[in-house]
Amino acid sequence: MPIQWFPGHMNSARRKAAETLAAIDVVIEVTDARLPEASSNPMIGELRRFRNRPCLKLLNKADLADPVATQAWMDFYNRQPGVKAVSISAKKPADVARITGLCRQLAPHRSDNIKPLRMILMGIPNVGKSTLMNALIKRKVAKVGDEPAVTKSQQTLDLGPGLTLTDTPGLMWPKIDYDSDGFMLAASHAIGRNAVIDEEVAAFLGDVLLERYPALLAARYRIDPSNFDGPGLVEEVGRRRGCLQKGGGLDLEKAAQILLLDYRSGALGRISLETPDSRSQMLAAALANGPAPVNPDLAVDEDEEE
Ligand SMILES: Nc1nc2c(ncn2[C@@H]2O[C@H](COP(=O)(O)OP(=O)(O)OP(=O)(O)O)[C@@H](O)[C@H]2O)c(=O)[nH]1
Repeated sequence: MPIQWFPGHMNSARRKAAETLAAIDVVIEVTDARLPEASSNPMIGELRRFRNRPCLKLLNKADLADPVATQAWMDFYNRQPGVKAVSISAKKPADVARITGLCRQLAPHRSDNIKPLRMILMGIPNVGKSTLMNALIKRKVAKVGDEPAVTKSQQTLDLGPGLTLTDTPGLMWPKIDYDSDGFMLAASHAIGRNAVIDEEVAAFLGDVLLERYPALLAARYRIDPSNFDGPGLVEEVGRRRGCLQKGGGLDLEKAAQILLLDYRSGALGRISLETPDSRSQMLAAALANGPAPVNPDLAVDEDEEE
């Protein structure tokens, strides 16, 4: 099932972001540490390279991610020119307190307190931008929610003498190139439930967990993971948790939601859905299979948006 996401406001957000970046010194890109590439909109990289702006790449929700994978991602990003990557939890004040200092290091010419340092916060929906924004300004200004695309409009705030921060709406790219990215985004809730089918997403998640984190599954559900594939795991979770329909059959939707919630909440443990190695293997396989077929029904007509 290819997962796609085409709300019109994403295209206007992209145009607005391109204009705004002309008057910005540092781009703060927020990603989800559990899936840093799948949750990184390539358009943000293109926009900031076009404007030649440095990037502080925040791997947020690090409290939920596998620390070994997170370290591998930071090593990967910190080799890229103009990028400084750090892992944070937007819910930890000590992590948030480092951010403006890191931005000052990335734009030393704006850090003399004469010209203000202008930062912009960008990222796809649900990665934690509002949580971070609230923590940075230490009072509640942005709505925080666990449904994607809660943030809808751009705002610029003073963070203190010589510091401004512009907040942008969640910027999702118009086409998700790889199915596995769509599944990872759905599993992590960057794509809302109305856009995806929980059972398929949970089966995908199940396959990843069986391959990389079988011990966590064994501990949580008291199962022998070697007996299952992804869909089989969803069924077993349903059996173990008593997910029954009225007629007595298994309620697979409920079972899928239990597995997804256990992953999203961290109840299963600290889990990363991709690593630099798994990403390069996925890209190599995709290249070997040729370009993904284009579905003309899903093309975005920029003139017809909104
Ligand atoms: N565990 C954990 N949860 C986080 C962290 N940061 C944010 N969250 C949660 O992630 C969910 C989404 O956070 P938001 O701050 O609303 O995300 P956003 O990027 O502003 O979302 P949009 O408004 O959709 O663009 C909320 O339930 C937050 O509480 C974090 O570092 N750790």
